[in-house]
Amino acid sequence: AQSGEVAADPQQYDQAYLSPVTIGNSELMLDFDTGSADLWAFSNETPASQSQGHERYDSATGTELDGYSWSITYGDQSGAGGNVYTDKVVVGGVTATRQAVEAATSVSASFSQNIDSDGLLGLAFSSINTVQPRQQTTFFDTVRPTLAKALFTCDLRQGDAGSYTFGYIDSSKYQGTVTYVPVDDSQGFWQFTAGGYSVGGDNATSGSVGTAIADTGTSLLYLPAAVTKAYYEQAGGRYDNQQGGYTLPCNGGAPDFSVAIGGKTFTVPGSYIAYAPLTTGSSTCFGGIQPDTGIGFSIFGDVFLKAVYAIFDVSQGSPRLGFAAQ
Ligand SMILES: O=C(Cc1ccccc1)Nn1cnc2ccccc21
Repeated sequence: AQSGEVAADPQQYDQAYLSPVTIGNSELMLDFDTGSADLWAFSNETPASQSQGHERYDSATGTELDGYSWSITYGDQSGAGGNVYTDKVVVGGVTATRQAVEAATSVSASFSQNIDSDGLLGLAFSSINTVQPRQQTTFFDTVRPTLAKALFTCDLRQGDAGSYTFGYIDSSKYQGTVTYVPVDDSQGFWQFTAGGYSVGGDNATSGSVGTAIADTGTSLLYLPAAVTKAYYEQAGGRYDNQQGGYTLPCNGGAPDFSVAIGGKTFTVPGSYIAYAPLTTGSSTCFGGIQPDTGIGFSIFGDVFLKAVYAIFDVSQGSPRLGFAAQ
């Protein structure tokens, strides 16, 4: 049985985390994304005008799936599309011999401009893979039958290298016990229900967050508007229309944010929520918590995930998420 571990290296402000992946003879840095289900890369088929500074997948090592294509649009309206090959993909020593690899023939500006990232490796459910005419499986679904345990884990860290593991849980990476919650995969996401929350450690948990997804491909923590408002009232933040989100003082006084999941409380340190200065040297920061208005569910992105050890587990038949304090 296979198992393995790969580093997750943070970009500036932990905007995304990148991991080394070998595809055929190409070594690329990909953004592992539990919020989508396509494995795509800049390639020899991506226009030079769009791929300056990026490592590219050389599809010569692959077997083209004739007449197949893919096209994806993410929640922030970025996107990409192209052709499909099968090729050997290796992640931390775990090998998929015939993995669908989606070679980009076009990518949107934000992907071209982020030269650290050579593409994405989707880890949501294969039911939302965009390949036509026949949907393809994610890397995890491809290797799942060969894994020691049908699960992967995510240990993201604030401003430091973290890791993903496939096929095993590393109990040295968390403290205390793991709390498991059921996952509703009907929308293709790692979707769960979050409970009451508290701001700044006052134990009075108020309200309830509700339906949420665990999404490593999203940088921030998107919560219901009422929860977000309550947080910034205590944090001394304000909604800045020009910035298109809440901002708050960078000065280190931001309160912690705690949320109950499966009856256990998990805390995001206030320092994670003073996310990044509006511009270099500014004493006003863009908030790491933002309203989930219009999305349809809350998104527990990297700002939350780097405060916990997360286990994405399909070993029990129905999928479940495990969380433990880091
Ligand atoms: O798309 C989203 C979440 C989102 C953000 C803003 C509004 C609505 C939904 N994250 N994401 C997940 N994978 C991604 C890949 C690129 C860009 C964003 C990505």
